[in-house]
Amino acid sequence: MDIPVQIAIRLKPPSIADSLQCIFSNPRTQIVITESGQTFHVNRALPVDCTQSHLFSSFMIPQINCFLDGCDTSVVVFGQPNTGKTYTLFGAGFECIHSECDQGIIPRFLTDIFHKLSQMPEREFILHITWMQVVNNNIFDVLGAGLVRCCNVEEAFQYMQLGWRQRCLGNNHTVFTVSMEQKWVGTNGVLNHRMSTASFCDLAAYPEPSLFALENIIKELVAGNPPKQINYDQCILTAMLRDSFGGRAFTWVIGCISTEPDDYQDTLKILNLCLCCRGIKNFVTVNLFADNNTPVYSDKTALPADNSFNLQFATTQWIKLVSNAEGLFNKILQSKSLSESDMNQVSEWLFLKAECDECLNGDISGDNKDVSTKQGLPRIAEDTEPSEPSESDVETDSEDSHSETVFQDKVEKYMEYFREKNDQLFAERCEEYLNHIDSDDITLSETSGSQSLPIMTSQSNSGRRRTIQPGESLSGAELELLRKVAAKAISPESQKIILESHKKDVDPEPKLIERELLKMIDSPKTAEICKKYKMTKEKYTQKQILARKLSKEISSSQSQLKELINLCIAKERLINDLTKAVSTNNNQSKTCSDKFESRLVDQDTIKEIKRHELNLKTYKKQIDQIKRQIKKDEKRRNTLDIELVKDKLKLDELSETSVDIKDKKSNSLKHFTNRITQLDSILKEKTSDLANLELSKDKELMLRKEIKNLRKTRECLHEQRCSLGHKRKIYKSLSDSEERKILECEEAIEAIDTAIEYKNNLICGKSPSASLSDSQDNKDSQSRGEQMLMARLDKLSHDEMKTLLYRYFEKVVDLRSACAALEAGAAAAAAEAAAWRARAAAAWRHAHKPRPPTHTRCLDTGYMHERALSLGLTTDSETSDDAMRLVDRMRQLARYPPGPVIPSQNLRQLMPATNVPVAKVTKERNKLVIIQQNKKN
Ligand SMILES: Nc1ncnc2c1ncn2[C@@H]1O[C@H](COP(=O)(O)OP(=O)(O)OP(=O)(O)O)[C@@H](O)[C@H]1O
Repeated sequence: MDIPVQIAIRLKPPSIADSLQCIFSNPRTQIVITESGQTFHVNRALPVDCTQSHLFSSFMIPQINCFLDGCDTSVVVFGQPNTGKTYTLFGAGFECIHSECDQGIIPRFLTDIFHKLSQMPEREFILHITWMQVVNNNIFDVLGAGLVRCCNVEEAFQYMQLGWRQRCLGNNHTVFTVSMEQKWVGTNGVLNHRMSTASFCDLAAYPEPSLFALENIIKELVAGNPPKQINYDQCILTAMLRDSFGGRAFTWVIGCISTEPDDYQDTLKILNLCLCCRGIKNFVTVNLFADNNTPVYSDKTALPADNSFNLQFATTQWIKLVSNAEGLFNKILQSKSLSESDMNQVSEWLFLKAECDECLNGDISGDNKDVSTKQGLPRIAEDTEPSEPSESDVETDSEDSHSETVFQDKVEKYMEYFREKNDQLFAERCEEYLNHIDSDDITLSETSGSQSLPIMTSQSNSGRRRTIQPGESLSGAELELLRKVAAKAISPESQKIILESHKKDVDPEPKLIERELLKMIDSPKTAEICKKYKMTKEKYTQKQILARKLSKEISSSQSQLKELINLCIAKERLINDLTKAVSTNNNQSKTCSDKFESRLVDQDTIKEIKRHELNLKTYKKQIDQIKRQIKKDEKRRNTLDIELVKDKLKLDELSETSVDIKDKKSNSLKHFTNRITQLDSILKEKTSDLANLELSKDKELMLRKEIKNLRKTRECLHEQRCSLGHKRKIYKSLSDSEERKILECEEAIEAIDTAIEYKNNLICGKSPSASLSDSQDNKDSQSRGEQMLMARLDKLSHDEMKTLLYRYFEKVVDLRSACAALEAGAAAAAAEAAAWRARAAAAWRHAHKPRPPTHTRCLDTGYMHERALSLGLTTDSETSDDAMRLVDRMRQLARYPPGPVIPSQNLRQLMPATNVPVAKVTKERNKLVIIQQNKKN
């Protein structure tokens, strides 16, 4: 039978708790996941905290059963250094300081084998162990004695302890073998003689030639090269592992891997190598000796005398069961409710049964005759109706009835024993089957379950043993188990999902979850439980009916009994009366005729009495029988009652289990639905976030581009402004249009700065309105008119806004140029005022100079001339026009009497102003604000 090599992955627990892990396992989905999200589907993805006992029970039980059935098994451990390869196979050590919990696969395997063998006393066995190490392609016998025989587990442990001390440490390969020869006679009287080998290999961690050779062989096998064409003899290791890869062993490969991020690359290599092994199929066979299957006893008379009765009885019951099954199978075949393969199997069963019948018919009839003559085995009747005993029965002696009772009791005892055994066996089989479904999640391939396995014989190389395909001498359960293992570990659909997801590089988990859900909904376990429940329920109802029938029968028997007892009492009374009457008659008859008469009467009475006594005896016998029947019925009723209680409990349990499963299913469905909804909402959120992010990124890019453009424009404007400023500096003045251009540039630069600030705020996520006038504070301080204006502006279209802005811009520039002209005018006025103030001061000084006497004042031209000269002197800096105007003015003053004296307050007005008004011109939105700064309060 082709069985693929099975893969288990064990993660070495991180040396520091909670440290980073580069690889994880999911024991539920049997998936190993790397940190990069790569998934590997294996047969057993063991958890990081997997104990030795969990590891053993998770896949070694089928191996042990196979080994006991006579198949070869193998466990090969790959792994990086220090990842627990030796720990997995052997444990922490064999000294007493080491706990039993740490025991590895080999000690556990040996313990289990010896334990199982102790429960099969009919089996004779010889068990040997060997412990070899391959060091640099040289073989080293650790125990130093080749094959070492172990009769019990203690001996085996002593050798293991010895080997543990003597083994070589370092980078080498270790191969530990357990070989066992078994012999036992089956219940069919046929000899079973088998040989099996279990090998356990701890491979070297560091790559070396033997390991490379093994890798190459694995690759060749995976590529489809037949094992016959592969050179296993290239090195000792490959020769030793011939049966493990491409051979006849049922092999498990265990990958011990490190979870440390530093070992990630090595971990991936080991994982890939292990997965590679998954493609190898081994041809697992049962190893039989030549004398296997030979009948040890066939003559039934040769059997011990004590068993003959039991066997006869069991055979009859067995025949009944088989014919019952035959009827059922025929019904099933007619209903066509099974799949084609199952139908074939049923047909095959019926065919084999017919063949058996043909062979047995003659013998059985002969045997039965013999039996009936030799043993006088009575027909086994399950229910005996109480019958009116005939006169002849009454005649039969009481010993007969006694022996009959003893016989019936014996039959009952055997019946009960048989029923118990049968129920027990049935329950065990059911449990075994359910456990298989439960514990072993290996999926059955569609065809494997139904194939009838052909018997194939082949001579092994050594000629020591011949091998046959399992099926000839294996039980149904065993065959089922092997078929399960032979089937692919991953169902084709799962493989497809994983392959597709690998191709697309997507996470297969959602799909797998979906599949798991569907699988869970159609779980065979639930169907099995329902079937079991139905069957038990049917049985329960039948038993209830039977119990009711029995109760009725008991009560009718009891009333019959009462009647009979009454009859007996009446008869006894009658007999007494009659006896009394006879004796009184005898006493009272005195005459001869009286005596004759009374004798005649007596004779009649005595006859009557005898008849009544006979009747009484019959009644008593009947009473006995009825009592027995009642006792029997009561016993049966009690058994039925107990069975009913048991069945009720079973039914409750089953309904609870199904409710449990239903609950679990609905819970997991709920859980999955919630998870899916949650994931969906997260996905939506993420998508919208992403979209927003992309949008905002686009927006940001656009804004940045705009800012860049604005900056460029600003630079141009600035250059223009600078060149015009330069020109003004050189030529002292500019044309009006140039002056206007400067203002335009300045205004545009200012507007651009505001725009840049606005866009920057947008990029930084600040509210751009903060820089705008429509902020809340501004709104509060706005007058109603302004608010109305803003509302109106809000309603403007883009073009209208543009036009408005341009106009505003023009206006601002106009205002600024007007403002500049005003400022220039004001400056000129201020200069003129200063000049006039200086002149006035000079005039005032002159007026306060001491004057000459009055007579000389009138026509003293010399004096006038001198004044004029002095005045003229003071006006050196004046223009000639001004001087002439002043001279004229002096002449007028000299010709006419002196004018009124200028009041000092008026003169003070002419004094230079100490508080010259200083104005500040600012621009506020579309207004020019002129504020006098030194205004008196
Ligand atoms: N799963 C585990 N649980 C507890 N301890 C472990 C586990 N795996 C390994 N160890 C411990 O780690 C140490 C190294 O393990 P072991 O010697 O089995 O590794 P190895 O792979 O065989 O090393 P090498 O490649 O050197 O032969 C041992 O002390 C062992 O007890």
